[in-house]
Amino acid sequence: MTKLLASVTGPEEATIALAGGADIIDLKDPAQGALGAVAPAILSATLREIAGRRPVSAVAGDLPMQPAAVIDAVAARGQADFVKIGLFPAPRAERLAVIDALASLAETVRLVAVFFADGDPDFGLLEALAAAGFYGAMIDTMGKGGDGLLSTLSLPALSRFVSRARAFNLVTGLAGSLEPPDVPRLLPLRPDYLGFRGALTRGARGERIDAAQVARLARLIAGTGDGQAAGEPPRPGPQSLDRIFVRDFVLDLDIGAYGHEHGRRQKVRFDIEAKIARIDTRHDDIAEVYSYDVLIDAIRARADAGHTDLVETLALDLCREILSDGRVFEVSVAIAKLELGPGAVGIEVTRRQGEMAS
Ligand SMILES: O=C[C@H](O)COP(=O)(O)O
Repeated sequence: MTKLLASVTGPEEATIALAGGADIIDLKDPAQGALGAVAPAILSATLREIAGRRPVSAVAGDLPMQPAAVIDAVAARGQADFVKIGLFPAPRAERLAVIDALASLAETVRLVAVFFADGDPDFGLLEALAAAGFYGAMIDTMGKGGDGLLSTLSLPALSRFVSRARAFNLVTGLAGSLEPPDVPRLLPLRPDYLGFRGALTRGARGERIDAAQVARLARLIAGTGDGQAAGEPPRPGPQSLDRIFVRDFVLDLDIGAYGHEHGRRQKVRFDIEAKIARIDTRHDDIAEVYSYDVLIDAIRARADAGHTDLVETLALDLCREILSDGRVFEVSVAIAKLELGPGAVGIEVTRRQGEMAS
Protein backbone atom coordinates (compact mmCIF):
# COMPACT_ATOMS: atom_id res chain seq x y z
CA MET A 1 0.00 0.00 0.00
CA THR A 2 1.40 3.38 -1.01
CA LYS A 3 2.09 5.78 1.86
CA LEU A 4 1.94 9.56 2.10
CA LEU A 5 5.19 11.36 2.87
CA ALA A 6 4.64 14.95 4.00
CA SER A 7 7.56 17.40 3.99
CA VAL A 8 7.39 19.67 7.03
CA THR A 9 9.62 22.40 8.48
CA GLY A 10 9.60 21.36 12.13
CA PRO A 11 7.57 20.13 15.12
CA GLU A 12 4.62 22.45 14.55
CA GLU A 13 4.01 21.39 10.96
CA ALA A 14 4.77 17.79 11.93
CA THR A 15 1.73 17.76 14.22
CA ILE A 16 -0.39 19.21 11.42
CA ALA A 17 0.83 16.48 9.05
CA LEU A 18 0.11 13.84 11.68
CA ALA A 19 -3.40 15.17 12.23
CA GLY A 20 -4.02 15.13 8.48
CA GLY A 21 -3.04 11.49 8.20
CA ALA A 22 0.53 11.56 6.83
CA ASP A 23 2.36 8.24 7.09
CA ILE A 24 5.91 9.62 7.01
CA ILE A 25 7.05 12.96 8.41
CA ASP A 26 9.85 14.37 6.28
CA LEU A 27 11.87 17.32 7.58
CA LYS A 28 12.98 19.92 5.10
CA ASP A 29 13.42 23.68 4.81
CA PRO A 30 11.73 24.66 1.52
CA ALA A 31 13.40 28.09 1.64
CA GLN A 32 16.82 26.42 1.27
CA GLY A 33 16.11 24.53 -1.96
CA ALA A 34 14.65 21.24 -3.17
CA LEU A 35 16.35 19.30 -0.36
CA GLY A 36 17.04 22.21 1.99
CA ALA A 37 18.12 20.75 5.34
CA VAL A 38 16.82 21.72 8.76
CA ALA A 39 19.22 22.02 11.69
CA PRO A 40 19.80 18.84 13.76
CA ALA A 41 18.17 20.61 16.75
CA ILE A 42 14.91 20.92 14.78
CA LEU A 43 15.15 17.23 13.91
CA SER A 44 15.54 16.37 17.62
CA ALA A 45 12.56 18.55 18.57
CA THR A 46 10.42 16.95 15.85
CA LEU A 47 11.40 13.44 16.92
CA ARG A 48 10.37 14.35 20.48
CA GLU A 49 7.06 15.75 19.27
CA ILE A 50 6.21 12.77 17.04
CA ALA A 51 7.45 10.33 19.70
CA GLY A 52 7.55 7.28 17.44
CA ARG A 53 4.00 7.64 16.14
CA ARG A 54 5.35 7.95 12.57
CA PRO A 55 8.76 7.51 10.96
CA VAL A 56 10.60 10.81 10.66
CA SER A 57 13.02 11.41 7.80
CA ALA A 58 15.46 14.26 7.27
CA VAL A 59 17.17 15.56 4.16
CA ALA A 60 20.92 16.06 4.05
CA GLY A 61 20.71 19.34 2.14
CA ASP A 62 21.40 20.71 -1.34
CA LEU A 63 25.03 19.62 -1.32
CA PRO A 64 27.81 19.30 -3.88
CA MET A 65 28.74 15.72 -4.74
CA GLN A 66 31.70 15.67 -2.35
CA PRO A 67 31.92 12.63 -0.03
CA ALA A 68 33.17 14.47 3.06
CA ALA A 69 30.43 17.13 2.98
CA VAL A 70 27.68 14.58 2.41
CA ILE A 71 28.93 12.20 5.10
CA ASP A 72 29.08 15.01 7.67
CA ALA A 73 25.54 16.14 6.84
CA VAL A 74 24.14 12.60 7.01
CA ALA A 75 25.98 11.71 10.23
CA ALA A 76 24.61 14.87 11.88
CA ARG A 77 21.09 13.61 11.15
CA GLY A 78 21.63 9.93 11.97
CA GLN A 79 18.93 9.97 14.66
CA ALA A 80 16.24 10.26 11.94
CA ASP A 81 14.46 7.08 10.87
CA PHE A 82 15.97 7.66 7.45
CA VAL A 83 18.05 10.33 5.74
CA LYS A 84 17.47 11.47 2.14
CA ILE A 85 20.53 12.30 0.06
CA GLY A 86 20.21 14.14 -3.26
CA LEU A 87 22.15 12.82 -6.26
CA PHE A 88 22.69 16.27 -7.73
CA PRO A 89 24.05 16.84 -11.26
CA ALA A 90 27.72 15.81 -11.39
CA PRO A 91 29.90 13.43 -13.38
CA ARG A 92 29.05 9.77 -12.74
CA ALA A 93 32.35 9.14 -10.94
CA GLU A 94 31.60 11.89 -8.40
CA ARG A 95 28.13 10.54 -7.66
CA LEU A 96 29.60 7.04 -7.32
CA ALA A 97 32.26 8.30 -4.92
CA VAL A 98 29.52 9.76 -2.68
CA ILE A 99 27.49 6.54 -2.82
CA ASP A 100 30.52 4.38 -2.03
CA ALA A 101 31.58 6.64 0.84
CA LEU A 102 28.11 6.42 2.38
CA ALA A 103 28.37 2.62 2.59
CA SER A 104 30.23 3.16 5.87
CA LEU A 105 27.11 4.81 7.38
CA ALA A 106 24.54 2.49 5.82
CA GLU A 107 24.79 -0.01 8.67
CA THR A 108 23.66 2.52 11.24
CA VAL A 109 21.52 4.96 9.22
CA ARG A 110 18.81 4.12 6.68
CA LEU A 111 19.81 5.98 3.54
CA VAL A 112 17.47 7.03 0.75
CA ALA A 113 18.94 8.35 -2.50
CA VAL A 114 17.01 11.10 -4.28
CA PHE A 115 17.25 11.22 -8.08
CA PHE A 116 16.08 14.44 -9.69
CA ALA A 117 13.91 14.05 -12.77
CA ASP A 118 15.16 17.43 -14.03
CA GLY A 119 18.73 16.93 -12.80
CA ASP A 120 20.27 14.35 -15.13
CA PRO A 121 18.99 11.25 -13.30
CA ASP A 122 21.17 8.18 -13.82
CA PHE A 123 19.11 5.15 -12.84
CA GLY A 124 22.09 2.98 -13.71
CA LEU A 125 23.26 3.94 -10.21
CA LEU A 126 20.55 1.83 -8.56
CA GLU A 127 22.83 -1.16 -8.51
CA ALA A 128 25.57 0.83 -6.76
CA LEU A 129 23.03 2.09 -4.21
CA ALA A 130 21.96 -1.46 -3.41
CA ALA A 131 25.58 -2.60 -3.16
CA ALA A 132 26.34 0.27 -0.76
CA GLY A 133 23.46 -0.81 1.50
CA PHE A 134 21.00 1.99 0.77
CA TYR A 135 17.49 1.51 2.16
CA GLY A 136 15.61 3.27 -0.62
CA ALA A 137 15.58 5.41 -3.75
CA MET A 138 13.13 8.05 -4.85
CA ILE A 139 12.62 10.59 -7.61
CA ASP A 140 11.90 14.26 -6.95
CA THR A 141 12.36 17.46 -8.98
CA MET A 142 14.96 20.16 -8.34
CA GLY A 143 12.79 22.87 -9.83
CA LYS A 144 9.68 23.68 -7.85
CA GLY A 145 6.54 25.43 -8.94
CA GLY A 146 7.09 24.76 -12.65
CA ASP A 147 6.80 21.43 -14.40
CA GLY A 148 6.02 18.61 -12.04
CA LEU A 149 7.26 15.05 -12.11
CA LEU A 150 4.82 13.82 -14.77
CA SER A 151 5.77 16.63 -17.14
CA THR A 152 9.43 15.71 -16.78
CA LEU A 153 9.46 11.89 -16.89
CA SER A 154 6.93 9.65 -18.63
CA LEU A 155 4.81 7.17 -16.68
CA PRO A 156 6.51 4.19 -18.37
CA ALA A 157 9.91 5.61 -17.35
CA LEU A 158 8.69 6.05 -13.77
CA SER A 159 7.25 2.56 -13.81
CA ARG A 160 10.60 1.14 -14.95
CA PHE A 161 12.31 3.04 -12.12
CA VAL A 162 9.95 1.60 -9.49
CA SER A 163 10.34 -1.97 -10.80
CA ARG A 164 14.09 -1.71 -11.12
CA ALA A 165 14.58 -0.20 -7.65
CA ARG A 166 12.31 -2.83 -6.16
CA ALA A 167 14.29 -5.58 -7.87
CA PHE A 168 17.26 -4.29 -5.84
CA ASN A 169 15.11 -4.43 -2.66
CA LEU A 170 15.05 -0.65 -2.37
CA VAL A 171 12.04 1.15 -0.91
CA THR A 172 10.67 3.43 -3.63
CA GLY A 173 9.22 6.94 -3.56
CA LEU A 174 7.97 9.48 -6.10
CA ALA A 175 7.66 13.23 -5.62
CA GLY A 176 8.11 16.49 -7.48
CA SER A 177 5.45 19.23 -7.39
CA LEU A 178 2.81 16.50 -7.36
CA GLU A 179 -0.80 17.65 -7.42
CA PRO A 180 -3.96 15.73 -6.48
CA PRO A 181 -4.78 14.67 -10.09
CA ASP A 182 -1.34 13.03 -10.30
CA VAL A 183 -2.14 10.61 -7.47
CA PRO A 184 -4.53 8.21 -9.26
CA ARG A 185 -2.09 8.16 -12.20
CA LEU A 186 0.89 7.22 -10.02
CA LEU A 187 -0.83 4.71 -7.72
CA PRO A 188 -0.91 1.96 -10.39
CA LEU A 189 2.91 2.05 -10.32
CA ARG A 190 2.68 0.99 -6.67
CA PRO A 191 5.51 3.11 -5.25
CA ASP A 192 6.04 2.66 -1.50
CA TYR A 193 5.29 6.33 -0.96
CA LEU A 194 4.34 9.56 -2.71
CA GLY A 195 5.95 12.73 -1.37
CA PHE A 196 4.44 16.22 -1.16
CA ARG A 197 5.21 19.72 0.04
CA GLY A 198 3.69 22.31 -2.30
CA ALA A 199 0.32 20.55 -2.48
CA LEU A 200 0.07 20.47 1.32
CA THR A 201 -0.17 24.26 1.59
CA ARG A 202 -3.04 26.47 0.47
CA GLY A 203 -0.66 28.61 -1.56
CA ALA A 204 3.08 28.68 -2.21
CA ARG A 205 5.44 25.86 -1.24
CA GLY A 206 6.94 27.95 1.56
CA GLU A 207 3.62 28.62 3.28
CA ARG A 208 2.46 26.62 6.26
CA ILE A 209 0.96 23.23 5.49
CA ASP A 210 -2.72 22.71 6.06
CA ALA A 211 -4.25 19.65 7.77
CA ALA A 212 -7.22 19.61 5.37
CA GLN A 213 -4.88 19.51 2.38
CA VAL A 214 -2.91 16.66 3.96
CA ALA A 215 -6.15 14.80 4.69
CA ARG A 216 -7.36 15.29 1.12
CA LEU A 217 -4.19 13.70 -0.24
CA ALA A 218 -4.28 10.93 2.36
CA ARG A 219 -7.84 10.12 1.28
CA LEU A 220 -6.82 10.15 -2.36
CA ILE A 221 -3.88 7.82 -1.75
CA ALA A 222 -6.02 5.46 0.28
CA GLY A 223 -8.41 5.39 -2.68
CA THR A 224 -11.36 6.18 -0.43
CA GLY A 225 -12.72 9.01 -2.53
CA ASP A 226 -15.87 7.03 -3.11
CA GLY A 227 -15.79 5.30 0.25
CA GLN A 228 -14.07 2.20 -1.10
CA ALA A 229 -10.39 1.41 -1.29
CA ALA A 230 -8.86 0.61 -4.66
CA GLY A 231 -8.32 -3.12 -4.97
CA GLU A 232 -11.21 -4.06 -2.66
CA PRO A 233 -13.99 -6.19 -4.12
CA PRO A 234 -16.96 -4.15 -5.31
CA ARG A 235 -19.80 -3.41 -2.95
CA PRO A 236 -23.23 -4.86 -3.70
CA GLY A 237 -24.36 -3.42 -7.01
CA PRO A 238 -25.70 0.11 -7.03
CA GLN A 239 -29.00 0.85 -8.71
CA SER A 240 -27.22 2.25 -11.71
CA LEU A 241 -23.68 2.82 -12.83
CA ASP A 242 -21.96 5.78 -14.37
CA ARG A 243 -19.44 5.49 -17.17
CA ILE A 244 -16.00 6.97 -17.60
CA PHE A 245 -14.78 6.68 -21.15
CA VAL A 246 -11.95 7.30 -23.57
CA ARG A 247 -13.04 7.36 -27.21
CA ASP A 248 -11.20 7.51 -30.51
CA PHE A 249 -7.75 7.41 -28.96
CA VAL A 250 -5.40 6.52 -31.84
CA LEU A 251 -1.82 5.38 -31.27
CA ASP A 252 0.93 3.96 -33.48
CA LEU A 253 1.46 0.45 -32.17
CA ASP A 254 3.80 -2.48 -32.78
CA ILE A 255 1.14 -5.20 -33.10
CA GLY A 256 0.19 -8.15 -35.30
CA ALA A 257 0.88 -11.84 -35.85
CA TYR A 258 1.89 -11.60 -39.54
CA GLY A 259 5.53 -11.21 -40.46
CA HIS A 260 4.78 -7.97 -42.30
CA GLU A 261 3.32 -6.54 -39.09
CA HIS A 262 6.54 -7.03 -37.13
CA GLY A 263 9.12 -4.27 -36.81
CA ARG A 264 6.76 -1.48 -37.83
CA ARG A 265 4.00 0.46 -36.20
CA GLN A 266 0.42 0.75 -37.38
CA LYS A 267 -2.48 2.95 -36.33
CA VAL A 268 -4.72 1.40 -33.69
CA ARG A 269 -7.82 2.98 -32.16
CA PHE A 270 -8.84 2.46 -28.55
CA ASP A 271 -12.30 2.94 -27.08
CA ILE A 272 -12.65 2.13 -23.41
CA GLU A 273 -15.61 2.45 -21.08
CA ALA A 274 -15.31 1.82 -17.34
CA LYS A 275 -18.47 1.43 -15.27
CA ILE A 276 -18.23 2.84 -11.77
CA ALA A 277 -20.62 3.58 -8.91
CA ARG A 278 -22.84 6.62 -9.35
CA ILE A 279 -20.81 9.79 -9.15
CA ASP A 280 -21.59 12.33 -6.47
CA THR A 281 -19.24 15.31 -6.62
CA ARG A 282 -20.71 17.34 -3.81
CA HIS A 283 -17.28 18.64 -2.90
CA ASP A 284 -15.91 19.04 -6.46
CA ASP A 285 -12.94 16.99 -5.28
CA ILE A 286 -10.79 14.78 -7.51
CA ALA A 287 -10.64 12.31 -4.62
CA GLU A 288 -14.30 11.55 -5.31
CA VAL A 289 -13.91 10.48 -8.90
CA TYR A 290 -12.30 7.77 -10.99
CA SER A 291 -10.16 9.66 -13.48
CA TYR A 292 -10.14 9.06 -17.24
CA ASP A 293 -6.40 9.83 -17.00
CA VAL A 294 -6.00 6.37 -15.50
CA LEU A 295 -7.53 4.81 -18.63
CA ILE A 296 -5.28 6.85 -20.93
CA ASP A 297 -2.21 5.97 -18.86
CA ALA A 298 -3.10 2.25 -18.99
CA ILE A 299 -3.31 2.40 -22.80
CA ARG A 300 -0.02 4.29 -23.11
CA ALA A 301 1.79 1.95 -20.70
CA ARG A 302 0.60 -1.11 -22.57
CA ALA A 303 1.56 0.45 -25.91
CA ASP A 304 5.02 1.17 -24.54
CA ALA A 305 5.52 -2.46 -23.50
CA GLY A 306 6.70 -3.63 -26.95
CA HIS A 307 5.32 -5.96 -29.61
CA THR A 308 2.08 -7.88 -29.11
CA ASP A 309 0.86 -10.46 -31.61
CA LEU A 310 -2.84 -10.35 -30.81
CA VAL A 311 -5.35 -7.57 -30.22
CA GLU A 312 -7.11 -10.10 -27.97
CA THR A 313 -4.10 -10.23 -25.62
CA LEU A 314 -3.88 -6.46 -25.58
CA ALA A 315 -7.61 -6.07 -24.83
CA LEU A 316 -7.56 -8.59 -21.99
CA ASP A 317 -4.39 -7.10 -20.48
CA LEU A 318 -6.10 -3.72 -20.44
CA CYS A 319 -9.24 -5.19 -18.82
CA ARG A 320 -7.11 -6.83 -16.13
CA GLU A 321 -5.19 -3.63 -15.42
CA ILE A 322 -8.31 -1.44 -15.27
CA LEU A 323 -10.23 -3.92 -13.09
CA SER A 324 -7.33 -4.01 -10.62
CA ASP A 325 -8.90 -0.80 -9.31
CA GLY A 326 -11.81 -2.03 -7.19
CA ARG A 327 -13.90 1.04 -8.06
CA VAL A 328 -14.43 -0.27 -11.59
CA PHE A 329 -17.33 -2.74 -11.75
CA GLU A 330 -17.10 -3.50 -15.43
CA VAL A 331 -14.95 -2.45 -18.35
CA SER A 332 -15.35 -2.62 -22.13
CA VAL A 333 -12.28 -2.37 -24.30
CA ALA A 334 -12.52 -2.02 -28.09
CA ILE A 335 -9.35 -2.12 -30.16
CA ALA A 336 -9.41 -1.52 -33.91
CA LYS A 337 -6.55 -1.78 -36.38
CA LEU A 338 -7.04 1.02 -38.86
CA GLU A 339 -4.59 0.17 -41.65
CA LEU A 340 -5.30 -3.49 -42.50
CA GLY A 341 -8.58 -3.54 -44.35
CA PRO A 342 -10.95 -1.31 -46.18
CA GLY A 343 -12.32 -0.45 -42.76
CA ALA A 344 -11.41 -0.90 -39.12
CA VAL A 345 -10.90 -4.47 -37.84
CA GLY A 346 -10.51 -5.57 -34.26
CA ILE A 347 -12.15 -6.75 -31.09
CA GLU A 348 -14.40 -5.56 -28.30
CA VAL A 349 -14.43 -7.31 -24.92
CA THR A 350 -16.34 -6.68 -21.71
CA ARG A 351 -15.25 -8.05 -18.35
CA ARG A 352 -16.56 -7.64 -14.79
CA GLN A 353 -14.87 -7.55 -11.40
CA GLY A 354 -13.83 -11.01 -10.29
CA GLU A 355 -13.88 -12.46 -13.79
CA MET A 356 -10.19 -12.09 -14.46
CA ALA A 357 -7.29 -13.72 -12.70
CA SER A 358 -4.67 -11.13 -11.83
O1 LIG B 1 10.00 14.81 -0.67
C1 LIG B 1 9.06 15.42 -1.18
C2 LIG B 1 9.17 16.85 -1.50
O2 LIG B 1 9.22 17.63 -0.38
C3 LIG B 1 8.18 17.28 -2.49
O3 LIG B 1 8.02 18.68 -2.52
P1 LIG B 1 7.04 19.32 -3.63
O4 LIG B 1 5.76 18.55 -3.56
O5 LIG B 1 6.89 20.74 -3.26
O6 LIG B 1 7.76 19.12 -4.92
